[in-house]
Amino acid sequence: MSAIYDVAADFITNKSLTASWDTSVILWDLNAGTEVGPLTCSGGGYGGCGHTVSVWRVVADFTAELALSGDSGGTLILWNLATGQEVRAITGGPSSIITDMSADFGLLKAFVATSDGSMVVWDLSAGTQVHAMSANYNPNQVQVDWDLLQAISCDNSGNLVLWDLDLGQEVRQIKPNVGKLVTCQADFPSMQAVTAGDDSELYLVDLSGSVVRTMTGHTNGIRTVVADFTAMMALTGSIDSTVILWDLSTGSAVHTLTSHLSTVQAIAADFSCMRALSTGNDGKLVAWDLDTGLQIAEDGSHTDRVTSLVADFSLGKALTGSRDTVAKYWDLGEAMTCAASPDKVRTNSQFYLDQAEHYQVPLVAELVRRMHVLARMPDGHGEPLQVGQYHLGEFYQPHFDSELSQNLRRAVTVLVYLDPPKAGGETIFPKHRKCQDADFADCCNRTELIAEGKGFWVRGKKGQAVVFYSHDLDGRHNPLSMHGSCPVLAGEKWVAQQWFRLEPYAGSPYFFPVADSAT
Ligand SMILES: O=C(O)CCC(=O)C(=O)O
Ligand SMILES: [Fe+2]
Repeated sequence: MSAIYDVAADFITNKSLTASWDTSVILWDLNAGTEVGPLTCSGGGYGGCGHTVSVWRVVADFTAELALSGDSGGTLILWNLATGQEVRAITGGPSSIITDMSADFGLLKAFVATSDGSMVVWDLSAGTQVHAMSANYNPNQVQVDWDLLQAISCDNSGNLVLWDLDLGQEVRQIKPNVGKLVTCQADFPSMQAVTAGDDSELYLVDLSGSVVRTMTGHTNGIRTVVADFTAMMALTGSIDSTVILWDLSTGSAVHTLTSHLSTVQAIAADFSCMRALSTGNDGKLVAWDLDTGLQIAEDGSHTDRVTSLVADFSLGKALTGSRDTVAKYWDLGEAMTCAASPDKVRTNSQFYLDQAEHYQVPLVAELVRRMHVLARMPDGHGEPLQVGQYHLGEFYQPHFDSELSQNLRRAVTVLVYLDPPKAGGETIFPKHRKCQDADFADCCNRTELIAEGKGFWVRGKKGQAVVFYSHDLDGRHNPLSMHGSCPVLAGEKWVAQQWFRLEPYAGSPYFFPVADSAT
């Protein structure tokens, strides 16, 4: 094996992939520490099979057993990890270095940036280009929100670009300074991003088109940024060999971490438990406590630059890949393992009515009929009616009713308040990532936070209904449809809701397939 340029790993299935200078993509069994084998095709070897030049990027879905690798000649290969075989080589795009990419193996789409400035959305099932767009000089990093079908890229011309992957066009460019931008990360629902590069400043950007904050602290170019827009914190790694922890809401440097001897190339962090790993040209992997800014541990056993790092702090595992040709699998130990947080997405209970109840209970039939009229939806699109109950303190965090990555498209939701609570339990449309996870309850107490995200809330009265569309008329998912239910503060809350699918739905109580006359 030769120098490793990229790694992908999954610490539940315990598999990893390494992409290398020597043209190979190798699948590893992390438990055994052994090679499952190089990915190849039935013929074996590289004669028209597999990559023929160095492989720069690899991304994978180890549960779906699919991976995508991209090389320095612009070729992409889709792999079946169950068989270890090539599904297809995707060529015909730009023939320069694939600098970064993102794939969704449910949608079977990829967004790929090449050094010549091409940005291509590929259909991986057909191997065809869905959209070909062009960026500025050398896009270095991309990030995609496959639910919202939006992406960002940051490039050597110093531009942070927002892309609409559905329409296949650039939305806007933001140029914080003249220096090259090397790294960027966005939160699409809240339209925020961070980006940094050669001019050594970290920028907090509003993707609507402005630079919110410039953060000064590094004395040389920044190579990597990792941010958490719920915690409003970021970590940057620099050529100046330091890692800085930033408070994005004030712009201040909270801690400067100084164990590295040269450029920091990669960082992984979990801001919910304030743990991080950093690595880079000195070959060291350093474990940090972000609360204190102190080092927990370090290891210097890589003998050349570490190019890639992935970690799972809830399992306490990490993987590094290095130019020294070695990939190392790390057990991070108890001090670096974050206690698993319980599923906090929703605490209420809900159930669907069955098919018979739609026909036999006149009240249900009438309610559902009116919901169809209100939503202007034909029969055969509605899921069975669902009833939701919230006890004191129960809630439903902001979410979308459509789940695009599962191919679940709900065009419209009709929510009826059967019995509203005495206090709390508002349905909120926050459009603000601050209103998720830890800050969610806070948003329910502070109307200004919801207003800041240009959202609103509904305190439903008995018998009232809320109707909202998750997709525009052209089928596009609308990010403004994000919604949740605030905790019930007094009494109980009962709702009935009807989800209408974008397409006719066989699970609908009113779905009648056209009879097949041949049988
Ligand atoms: O109860 C509410 O107000 C919202 C419920 C909801 O969004 C859901 O169940 O998907
Ligand atoms: Fe919902």
